[in-house]
Amino acid sequence: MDDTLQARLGPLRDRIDALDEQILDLLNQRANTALEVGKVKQDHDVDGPVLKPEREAMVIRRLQALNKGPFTDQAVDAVWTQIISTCRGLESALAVAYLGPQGSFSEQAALEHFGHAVTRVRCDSFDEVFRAVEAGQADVGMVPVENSTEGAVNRTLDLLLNSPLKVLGERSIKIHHNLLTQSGTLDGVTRVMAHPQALAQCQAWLTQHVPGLVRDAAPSNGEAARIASTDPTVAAIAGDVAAVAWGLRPVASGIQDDPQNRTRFLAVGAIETLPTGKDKTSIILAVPNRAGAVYEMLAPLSTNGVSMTRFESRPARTGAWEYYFYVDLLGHRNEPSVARALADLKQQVAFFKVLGSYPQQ
Ligand SMILES: O=C(O)C(=O)C[C@]1(C(=O)O)C=C[C@@H](O)C=C1
Repeated sequence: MDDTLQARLGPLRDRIDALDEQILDLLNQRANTALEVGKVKQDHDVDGPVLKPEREAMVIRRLQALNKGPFTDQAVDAVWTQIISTCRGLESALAVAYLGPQGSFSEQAALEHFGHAVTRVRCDSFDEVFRAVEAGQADVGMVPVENSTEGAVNRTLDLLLNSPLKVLGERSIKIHHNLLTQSGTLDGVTRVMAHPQALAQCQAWLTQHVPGLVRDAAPSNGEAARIASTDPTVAAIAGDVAAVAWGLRPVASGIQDDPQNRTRFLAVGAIETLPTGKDKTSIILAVPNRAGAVYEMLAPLSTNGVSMTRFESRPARTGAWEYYFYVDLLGHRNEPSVARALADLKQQVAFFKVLGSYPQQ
């Protein structure tokens, strides 16, 4: 290295070393304080997991509002999610259930939302995720609920209908799919495997570029990647994390038909989340099958000035063209306007269920 370069870099690196020491000291002070919080909760017999989703969201939003940069707000979210995750983990380990082996998008969503200091409970199906949380084998579950290309994840909607669990958070992540094989080529490959949602999200690309490959459904993309890592006739569609996890090489990257492809995940658990000032409420409704019923059903929302961010229907399986409606509202169920709208809705619908109120991402 040339001398002037060294002369200029040396002091800057010394300053970074000194700042890192201060950050480390502060992080340990924060961790010790979180341990004290844990002790206070224990002394007062506060039951259930340490997780307080509303507090975590407010800690991060407050810092983003204070942030002057150049550290980005996205980086504040990522770094503090990890700091809080570590502090929470010192109080008590949070067990998170999700679909798929190592490297699935559900795992990525779970870790982006709850941080890495969690116990991972890997499940073979969405049903198993709900079962694990309902049975107390996991504190929370992370499940996909909608994709920007393919729409609703129907199995998740059906499970939400019948589960006693509450929605306690949301996380939307970018879904970038790769075509992966052991060799990074298609030599000897006859099949492409992925979760049906991923096959659907890439169908135009597959038809155009690899029409000769048989398309086979796998329980998850992570599982498809695992199979591809042992079977050279199989190509998997999966994300970057799965490629690294299973030692696969890309034949092609970014093969999703929509480059902006995103999936929204919901965190579920047996926890009621308190208001943060910027929340959503998810509900399920059903009305009798008659003209004007859906229109009337939604009237209490506009009357009470409550905005709807999502409206999804799902057949009620009665054979009579009846539907369940999955509606997301802005606001917490404890806020007066939302509480009034929910009370009015409840009066006039045939079925009413609040899935939960939770901090808006
Ligand atoms: O404030 C609390 O209740 C804590 O336990 C501390 C803390 C944090 O590290 O900030 C950790 C876990 C909770 O989910 C919320 C916040």
